[in-house]
Amino acid sequence: MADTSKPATRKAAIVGGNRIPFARSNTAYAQASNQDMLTATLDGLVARFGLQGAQVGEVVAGAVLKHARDFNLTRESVLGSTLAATTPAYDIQQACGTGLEAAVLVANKIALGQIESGIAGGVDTTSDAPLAVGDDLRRVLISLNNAKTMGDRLKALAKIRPGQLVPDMPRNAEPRTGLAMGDHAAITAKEWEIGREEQDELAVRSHHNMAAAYERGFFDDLVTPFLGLTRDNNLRPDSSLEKLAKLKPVFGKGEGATMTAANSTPLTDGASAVLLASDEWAAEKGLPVLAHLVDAQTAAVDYVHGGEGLLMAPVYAMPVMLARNGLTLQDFDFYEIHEAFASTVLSTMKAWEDPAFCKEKLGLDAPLGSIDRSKLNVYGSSLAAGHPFAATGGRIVASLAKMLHEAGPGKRGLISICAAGGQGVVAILES
Ligand SMILES: CC(=O)CC(=O)SCCNC(=O)CCNC(=O)[C@H](O)C(C)(C)COP(=O)(O)OP(=O)(O)OC[C@H]1O[C@@H](n2cnc3c(N)ncnc32)[C@H](O)[C@@H]1OP(=O)(O)O
Repeated sequence: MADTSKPATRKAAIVGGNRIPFARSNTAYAQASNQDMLTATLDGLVARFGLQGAQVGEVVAGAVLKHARDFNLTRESVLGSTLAATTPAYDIQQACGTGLEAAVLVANKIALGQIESGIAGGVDTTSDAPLAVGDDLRRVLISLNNAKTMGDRLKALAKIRPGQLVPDMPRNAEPRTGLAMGDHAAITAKEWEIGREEQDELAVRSHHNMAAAYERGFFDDLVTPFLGLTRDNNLRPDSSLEKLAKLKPVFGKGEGATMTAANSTPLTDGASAVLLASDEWAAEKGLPVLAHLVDAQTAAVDYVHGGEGLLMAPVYAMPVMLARNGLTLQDFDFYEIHEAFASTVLSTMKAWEDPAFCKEKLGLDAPLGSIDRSKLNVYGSSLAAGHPFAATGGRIVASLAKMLHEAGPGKRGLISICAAGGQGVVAILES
């Protein structure tokens, strides 16, 4: 039998995190760019840990929606920040998995001894979304730019047709199916018979949990005010089942549609960053170690031909990671399952509980089983905070690391993040 156990390496420490409050699209950050938000977030992190002018091993971050001018958004943000200009930095992109995948990449480099410290992050804006022109107009504009004579320029200009002037707006949809993420999630919700009320309950709990965490000051050293916001402006402490029940479905329309604006994440602007390091580096600098990033796993599903739900890849990643670490799904003190949609969290958990699915699709003799719901998203998640795609992973890693630290040594937390393109990332943190 193949040895699936994990080879021993040092574990990367999570020193702490920072994010700006998240803002619903076209509100507080309507005039801010990805670079503005990521730079401010890095500066907040640098200030929190006294790293002004310092160089960390690497900064790895990304955005799902990016202007062409931001070809290395992370490096530009570092150059605009108070970090040393000699700090290497680069972009990665794995849709909503970006922030967590960036943390895994930095942690792995620390584990291998290639760097001693690093920052992982993510940022996104749908307010300042990159608009593109269509293929025909773009080719005309390129030939116009290359034209050497007035005659060539006029010839190029004559090729422009009024219909070509309509911009290509980025769509929150899968290119291979044309369906919105929400419509994909609605298909999965129907398949797993996820009801409206359980989705609304999960959404209300997310708002209440996050509001309570803000009240007790949990986010005081995780969130830095930005452009007049001190808290995520999607957060509605007054959310109730009665109010949510009144909302009309927005995805998977028609009879039996259950997904609304409240049990789906809103389009959101924001950024997050996490400082990781070797234990030695943290000790040398007198910095805390909140938790360690122990392991992670990425999976992909064939949602195009394979009949699996677009956002179900974490379901597949989980047993691989658990087996490698000799753990069961029940061996955790906290669970952070990204609330892209309430129905996605519920479908994910239902799949892990289902004996037939776990046998046929995951090849397991027994189902992974249930999660203790009182340990799930205990300080709220994306339905309350909002979901600036690439920034969500950093929000979760930093919050979970702090939760584990507060709970004391020897505690374990599990992260599960679904991503567009049929992918998903899961990770284990330990205090
Ligand atoms: C990307 C990846 O890789 C993986 C993933 O994470 S997939 C997830 C990606 N994200 C998405 O797909 C975003 C999906 N969200 C959207 O497209 C839009 O937010 C949406 C279509 C769901 C809603 O858009 P909208 O209609 O403009 O929402 P909005 O106007 O704010 O809200 C509608 C109503 O619900 C109400 N509402 C929302 N939340 C509420 C709450 N908690 N309590 C009470 N009312 C609430 C609003 O007040 C509003 O009421 P009125 O019409 O009376 O003003």
